[in-house]
Amino acid sequence: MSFVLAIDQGTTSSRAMVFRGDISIAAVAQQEFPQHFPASGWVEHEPEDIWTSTVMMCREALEKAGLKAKDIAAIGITNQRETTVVWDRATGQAVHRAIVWQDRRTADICAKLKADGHEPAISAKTGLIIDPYFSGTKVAWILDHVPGARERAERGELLFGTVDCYLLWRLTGGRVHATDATNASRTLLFNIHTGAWDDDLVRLLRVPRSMLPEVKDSSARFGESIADLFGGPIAISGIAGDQQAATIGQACFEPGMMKSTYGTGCFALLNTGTTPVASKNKLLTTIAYQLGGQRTYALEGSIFVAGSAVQWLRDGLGIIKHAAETGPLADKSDSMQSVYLVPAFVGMGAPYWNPRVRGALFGLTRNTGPAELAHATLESVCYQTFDLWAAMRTDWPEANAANTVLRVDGGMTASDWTMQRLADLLNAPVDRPMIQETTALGAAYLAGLDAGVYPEPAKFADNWRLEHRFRPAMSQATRERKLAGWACAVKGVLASDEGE
Ligand SMILES: Nc1ncnc2c1ncn2[C@@H]1O[C@H](COP(=O)(O)OP(=O)(O)O)[C@@H](O)[C@H]1O
Ligand SMILES: O=P(O)(O)OC[C@H](O)CO
Repeated sequence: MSFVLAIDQGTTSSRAMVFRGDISIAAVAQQEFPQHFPASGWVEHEPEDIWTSTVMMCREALEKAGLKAKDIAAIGITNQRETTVVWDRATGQAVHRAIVWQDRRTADICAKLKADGHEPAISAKTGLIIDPYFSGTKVAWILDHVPGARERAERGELLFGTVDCYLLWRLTGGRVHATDATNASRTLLFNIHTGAWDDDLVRLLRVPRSMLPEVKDSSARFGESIADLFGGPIAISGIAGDQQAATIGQACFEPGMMKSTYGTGCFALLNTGTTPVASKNKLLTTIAYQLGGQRTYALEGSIFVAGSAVQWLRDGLGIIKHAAETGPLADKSDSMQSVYLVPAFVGMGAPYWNPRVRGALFGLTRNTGPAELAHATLESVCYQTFDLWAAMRTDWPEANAANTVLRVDGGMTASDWTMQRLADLLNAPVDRPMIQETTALGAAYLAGLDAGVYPEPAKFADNWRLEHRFRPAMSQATRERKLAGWACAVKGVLASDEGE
């Protein structure tokens, strides 16, 4: 019984991983599922696809590991955050496709809430800004656009959940409607200071209270999977949003510890301890995890384009065939050129939060070619991280004293070139761990902690192993010159919005 099954339900794929008692990996299974783009700026998932791909991957992972349900001590769930599902309590049928975190359809609702002056109060309670990114306005949209949904919700017939909550409902055969504090903290409906749904926000966003799940610790006994799914019941004892799970998997348990995950986008979280820190730089204040009823908070910066800029080089421009070619190509770039890419393909995230601007290249010459573009693309990810890093340091000066090291994970950290440049521009060490599967590991840890397979956080943290430390090696003058060039490029992009 010393195995733990982690479910990592992401934006583009569902994964299941089996971890052993010594946190080594016994099996991995992964399946992509369809994305739906019914209108410009809309992104949807079929809840049934989320469910079936998840269950199939769990079964495949168990089979690959040669294990049965009775061998698994617990299941941990981690998930794409904010994505919103509304379903019928009696039948389990979703009333609409899931509205994905990237979906911008509620921009008008958000603009109205801002114009009516609600942002300061909402931010004070939720730690978030008003943006279509978060779940609250997505729920309201479904209730207002699916015929009869609002009346049914008011009669208590419909339930809301983020993806963890929806999976928990299905795994338990419709017996448990619950989520954890990290997922609740991304809804715009949850008061991160009291740890409860907020009646004023629930009224303001017109979401019936009866739709909302119970909110529990991230490591807790949520329920049991029904026996016929995996050949026997399995306890479900851990839940966290994927970026929070990566923070746990990276063992960032101490205030001042920070992780950054580089996948399609990039999400950086800085542990600020048990007191929430309000940002003056449009970073989010979020719950990093809740253990034993105690909430630990983080400052979060979200960048929408990181690895997807590398995909643009490959699929859009066709100047590389594989992502891994970018580093060697960047190495060959002309050192006399200063080319900047601001990859605002879908607007800019933290700390700018401008959904209207679009990307730009600066500093092109007749000699600019694929090498310079690869260089500028990889560097853009580092500059964007620098902006978050700098914002975090002004929001929470203790971060300076903590001598923060950045722990990194995600597909793009395979690029040594990028990680070295990141260390150079941050002027701080960048640590890449041995276990790159930090998100799934975080979910497994939460479940295994409750089930008694894994030790308390401090002991778990001792198991974190460094694969490589990238040390800053750039001169201060060069760093300052490059950062000033980036600041000008960002200013140019933001000015394009003012000019319209
Ligand atoms: N060696 C590399 N150099 C640069 N980028 C890379 C490299 N390997 C992978 N990537 C980028 O990392 C991203 C994949 O990371 P992953 O963590 O799997 O993302 P996600 O979970 O968001 O799908 C892709 O966008 C890819 O372009
Ligand atoms: O599924 P990912 O890895 O793209 O993560 C999505 C984030 O949780 C969105 O906030």
